Amino acid sequence: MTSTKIRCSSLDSVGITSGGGGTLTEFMARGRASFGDDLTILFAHLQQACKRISSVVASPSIAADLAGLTSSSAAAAAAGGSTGRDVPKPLDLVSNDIILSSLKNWGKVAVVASEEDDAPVWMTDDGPFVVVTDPLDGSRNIDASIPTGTIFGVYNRLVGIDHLPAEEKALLNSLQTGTRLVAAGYVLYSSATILCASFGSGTHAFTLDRSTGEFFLTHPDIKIPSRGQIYSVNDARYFDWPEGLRRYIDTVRQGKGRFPKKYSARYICSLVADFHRTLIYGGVVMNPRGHLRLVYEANPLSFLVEQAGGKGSDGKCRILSIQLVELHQRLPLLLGSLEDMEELESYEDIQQKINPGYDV
Ligand SMILES: O=P(O)(O)OC[C@H]1O[C@](O)(COP(=O)(O)O)[C@@H](O)[C@@H]1O
Repeated sequence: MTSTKIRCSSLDSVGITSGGGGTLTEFMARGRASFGDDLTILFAHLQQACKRISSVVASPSIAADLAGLTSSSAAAAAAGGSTGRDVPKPLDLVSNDIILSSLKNWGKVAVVASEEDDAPVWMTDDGPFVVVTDPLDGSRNIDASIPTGTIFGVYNRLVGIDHLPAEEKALLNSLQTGTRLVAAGYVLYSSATILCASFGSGTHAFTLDRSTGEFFLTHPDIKIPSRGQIYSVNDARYFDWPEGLRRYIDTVRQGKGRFPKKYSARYICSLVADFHRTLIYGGVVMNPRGHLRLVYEANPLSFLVEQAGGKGSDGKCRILSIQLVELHQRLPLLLGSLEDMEELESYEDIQQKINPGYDV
């Protein structure tokens, strides 16, 4: 038996290659009529970029050293006004470069707005797409080998504003409401590397098979359970929470909510990982203070959870309908199972108004 055969049969035994769904590229080729060739190629570039990030986060110190981005980049960021936990980590910058260069080389992305850049980058006049991204979320956990993730959203370039100066049209294109998303996704870098995406009809997850370098469809048409038994929040902030949120958490952890089971807590403090678990097991994941960003995190993840039958809210409104006013706008973010979310929202007073700035 050849080594290839051994590899393939062992992957078959864990169901990665034999599920019948094929690769992400094949999945998109089957839906070509609705996705179009360009979106398929865009996803091929995003896959490539995320596979590189996956290797980088697997050997973080070596990768950062190679890129010459250790203390000097942090110092530069600090000089630019970022302080404390806001200072970008070397791997944030490496991941940002990987995504930007990959999309720039292709030549069909008009604008990229990244959480790591102050302003969106206008790339080309003819590109049909606008990409928004948080290249590496959760990077401050990297020294402890905790999972991280990339989040992205894709919009069509707005027609009718091409005559505006590049800076202005880049900004307007990046400030589109979430309801206009054409596709969104995340890549989780954990024990498995998983790319989860939606093109507006269902949410599907693909697992990276390292022997072939392909993402295989492992979780077709994910349906988030209508109820979970898990809440995910940084509850060291309990005394900064409003009364409604405290009551909700106190109620469900005692098993006194509408679902009469005692809820359990899980909080990795890495948004993609906490979100992925919630999508698979159900429940709620939230950051009730205005910390996470509407463009790069809240909109793409809300698109995915809605496409899986769940809900994304800021505690008062549907995330995808919120009108953007600024690029790096932050807001409370609550995502999860439909019934859990409805119960949580019924407590009304759930947005944390106090945001004193936390050291860790
Ligand atoms: O400190 P908090 O409020 O628990 O926030 C944790 C959240 O912040 C994040 O680390 C993102 O923060 P950054 O955008 O500043 O990197 C998420 O991964 C995580 O869910």
